[in-house]
Amino acid sequence: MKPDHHDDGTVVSVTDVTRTFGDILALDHVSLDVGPGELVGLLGPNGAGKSTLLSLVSGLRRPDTGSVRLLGQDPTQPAARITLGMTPQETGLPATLRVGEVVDFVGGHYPDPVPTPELLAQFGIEDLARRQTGSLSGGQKRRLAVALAMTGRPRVVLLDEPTTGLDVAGRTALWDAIRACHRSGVTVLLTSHYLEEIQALAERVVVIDQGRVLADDSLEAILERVGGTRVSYAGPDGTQREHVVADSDEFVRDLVRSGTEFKGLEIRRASLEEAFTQLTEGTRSGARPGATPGPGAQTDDAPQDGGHLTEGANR
Ligand SMILES: Nc1ncnc2c1ncn2[C@@H]1O[C@H](COP(=O)(O)OP(=O)(O)OP(=O)(O)O)[C@@H](O)[C@H]1O
Repeated sequence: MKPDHHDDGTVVSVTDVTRTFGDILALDHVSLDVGPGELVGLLGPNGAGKSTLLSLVSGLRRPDTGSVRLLGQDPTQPAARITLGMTPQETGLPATLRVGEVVDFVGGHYPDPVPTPELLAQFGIEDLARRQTGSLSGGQKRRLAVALAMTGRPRVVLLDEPTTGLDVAGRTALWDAIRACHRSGVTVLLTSHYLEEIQALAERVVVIDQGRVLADDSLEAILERVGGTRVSYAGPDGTQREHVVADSDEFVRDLVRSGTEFKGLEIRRASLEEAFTQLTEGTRSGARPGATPGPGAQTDDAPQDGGHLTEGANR
């Protein structure tokens, strides 16, 4: 499939959009342009405004102020929405219909749907074709829901937390399917609470918090904002030390020259979790961008958990 080329080449265009729900300001002057074939990850804590943004792009809701265009058109219009595939956070599947029947039914709404066996194979659920959707596991339902977004050969796909609830194998399989879709030229906008997912898939990361865009940049640039490389080792007394340094080569040379005993030297760059925490909470002590402490100095340990966003970590 060829990438889309519209008036100005923009596939999704959100300009100065504000959206409220009663007293809640869900989106606060948000602007975001997504070009053809981009894979953009929307990252933000619970209630940040990610789903609201996707609902505006998909034409399910309208902004209070500002404008939203999908391939140059009003997304509330059917002509624009035929180009779109979407997997919302929660999908209701008719429990008594078989998997194959649901795919056939959804495909029936599009002029050139992907043949059902082909689509199911793409998502590794071909064995489930004759199962009633009510009998599927949560992970199987999730895979089917994402597959359904691809039925109509969309040019733009919106995925709201596509792999939540999936086991590792299910998640990896879905990542492969999303990558394949992206390689074929489809523009993908996805939200996730899994930082590793954004880091694995997205080329561009948009960080949203409290309805505002805090950062919008390439994954590399976002990681560079945190700056520095993490060098860790066990010191002479066996305690683990971690340093955030601008130049790890120079740091290691100094460490060797200083005669300090060390074991298990590890060098790694900043993680997206560190970048995210810094963006949403401000610079933490011990994680100063570009800081170059000497080998004797010790900084705070970096977060060690699996990179899953929790509300507590960000608020
Ligand atoms: N239909 C609605 N009625 C009232 N408030 C809403 C509605 N939809 C969203 N909100 C509020 O708008 C804000 C943004 O919600 P949104 O669902 O867009 O966040 P999110 O970033 O997708 O969060 P999560 O990661 O938890 O899915 C929240 O404060 C939410 O409670």
